[in-house]
Parts: sequence; structure tokens; C-alpha cells
Amino acid sequence: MSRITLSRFLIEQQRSANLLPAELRFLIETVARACKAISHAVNKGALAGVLGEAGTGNIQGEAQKKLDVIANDVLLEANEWGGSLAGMASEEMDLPYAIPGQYPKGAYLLLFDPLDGSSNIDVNISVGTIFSVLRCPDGVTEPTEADFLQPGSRQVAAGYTLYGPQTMLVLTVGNGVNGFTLDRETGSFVLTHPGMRVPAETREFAINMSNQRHWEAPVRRYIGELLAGATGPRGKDYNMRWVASMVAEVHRILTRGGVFMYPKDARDPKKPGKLRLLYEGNPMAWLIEQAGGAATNGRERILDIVPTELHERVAVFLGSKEEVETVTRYHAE
Ligand SMILES: O=P(O)(O)OC[C@H]1O[C@](O)(COP(=O)(O)O)[C@@H](O)[C@@H]1O
Ligand SMILES: [Mg+2]
Ligand SMILES: [Mg+2]
Repeated sequence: MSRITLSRFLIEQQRSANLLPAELRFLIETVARACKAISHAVNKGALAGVLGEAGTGNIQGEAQKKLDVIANDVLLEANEWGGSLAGMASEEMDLPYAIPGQYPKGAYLLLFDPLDGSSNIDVNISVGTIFSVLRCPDGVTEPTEADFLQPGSRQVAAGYTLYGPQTMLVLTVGNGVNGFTLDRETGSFVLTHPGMRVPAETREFAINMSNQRHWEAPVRRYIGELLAGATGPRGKDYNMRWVASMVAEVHRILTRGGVFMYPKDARDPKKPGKLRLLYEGNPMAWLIEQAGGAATNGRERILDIVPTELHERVAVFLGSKEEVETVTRYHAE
């Protein structure tokens, strides 16, 4: 069987579907290379002294793990020479990073959650890197925060790398979703999951149930119905999973279906949710839609939201269409 590597796949996309300008292809390859380096660090764990707290905090007031900082640095270093990029923004950096003046500047902006699921690092459970690519507005040479505030519908590439039992890169450039497994012997990402699809119907949901008392009424109603099982209004039993790494939950949903929720809750009424719109909500929403699923904030399509700040939060309901449509309808009633 001939193996299709990520590089070969991207070249094919560029040639046949004419979807991929060379600059964007090069950017995706650079991100993939950085993820390989992060994967090695995650794999070594205690052997490389990379577990535990970094002793610093990010702009969101969260304690950073050593691997949050390492992953951020690896992505910055791999991309900061410019080339395809004009700037970057990260969950772990207060401000956007404009490519320095002396370097060639490209047409794109790269946004990332360098390490998603940080609370799982020290307990050896899957974590990942989530990324999103936007076009840099015309004529902008030093991108500022305002240039990154584009709705997710304008993404030109989005994906994640999951550091689990296997390291997998899952990607969309607007032409479906494809999954690649890292072959450690050759160092290549190999196409192993072409055309990933979210089944329309499911019996599995993911939510942090410990926040139940803080939820809004539509979410209580929806989860109450799922918990009622076969004798309730949905007429079937549901199973529940909560990894606490969004990247792992999305991967499960892209593989066997399901619905993932991180709703707005009353713990901090100022925040519309826990997850970050630009680094988590948008890339995952686009992947899920490209795989035939749906993604809303309970009220509107995530990809239609016009961001007003870089580190904006968002409520997230994503996965199998039927479920996302139901919980979204409950918000409107
Ligand atoms: O600990 P909680 O409240 O269950 O939150 C889990 C959620 O938080 C996140 O870990 C946030 O990501 P970070 O690790 O990048 O901060 C999601 O991946 C996950 O879905
Ligand atoms: Mg995250
Ligand atoms: Mg993170």
C-alpha cells in the first residue's frame, strides 16, 4: 500500500483542488514540524524534566505548566522567521507577536493553543496543540490585535495535533477533514484517517457535570433529558465521557460521534464560557462542520461570531448535528 504523507497530501491539495497556495502549504508543514518537537517533549515527560508547574501565569490568570511554555516557545521559534506569516497569537501570550521587521513577511496569521488539556500533563493523559490560520488583512505589515479579530468563517486552515497513545494531526483546509498518524520511524505524518465524518446521531455526551448547579436552564433541561435515558423524552440511553482535554474529546467525536459541551455558567457572569474563541472554539468548530457536524455557542454558529478581543471566551456545543441542533433550539425557546 502506498503511503500518503502530509507533505504529499498538501502538494496534491495544491495541485488538484487548487485550494492551497504554496505559502499556506509551507506554513502547515512548519506547524506540523513544531508539533513533532512538542510530541517528543510530551513523550519524554519526567525523563526530560518537563512535567510540573512553570511558576508563571498567563493573561487569563491560569498557572502555566512547563509544557505550556515549552510548546508555546517551540511554535514561536519554528515560525518567527516569517516566511508565510505576518504574525501570531497564542493563548499563552498577552499580546500578538508581529514578525520582526528584518524578516520576510507573509500573508497569514497563525493562532494557537500550544498545549490544550494542561491539567492532564502530569497524569499522563492525552493533550494536544490546536491551531487556526487567518489571512492577514491587506496592507498590514505589523499586525495588531484588531487584525486577528476575524470570524472563524474566515479561517483558511485549522487543525490539531493530539499527543495520545498515537500522535495524530487532524487538518482541514476547507475541503473535508483528514487525519495523519506520526510514524516515529520515518518522522512523517501519514494519512491514516481520510475523510473523517461525525455521525449525525449519537448516544454519547461530554460535559463537566460538576458545574451542573451553575448552568443555565436550557442546558439543565437538555442534560436532564439525556440522563433520563430510554424512559425519558429522547427514548434512548446515553453514555458519558469527560477527558478534560478538548482536543481529545473532539477527536473522539470525529471518530465515533458524540456531543461536547462547555456551556456558559454562573461562576463568572462576565465570561461567556471557559473556552477561548480564537484558539479553541473557531478551529474546532470548523473541523466539526467540515466533518458534517455542527458547532454553536447555544445561540448562534460559532463561526459567525465576530470577536471583540483576542482572548475572548465562548460557550461551546459541538458534535453530532442532531444533538447540537436540539440544545441550540432549547436556548431559543
Ligand atoms: O477542568 P474543566 O473545567 O473540566 O475544563 C476542561 C477544559 O479546559 C481545557 O483544558 C482548556 O484548555 P487549556 O488546557 O488549554 O487551558 C479544555 O481542553 C477542556 O475541555
Ligand atoms: Mg485549551
Ligand atoms: Mg492551553
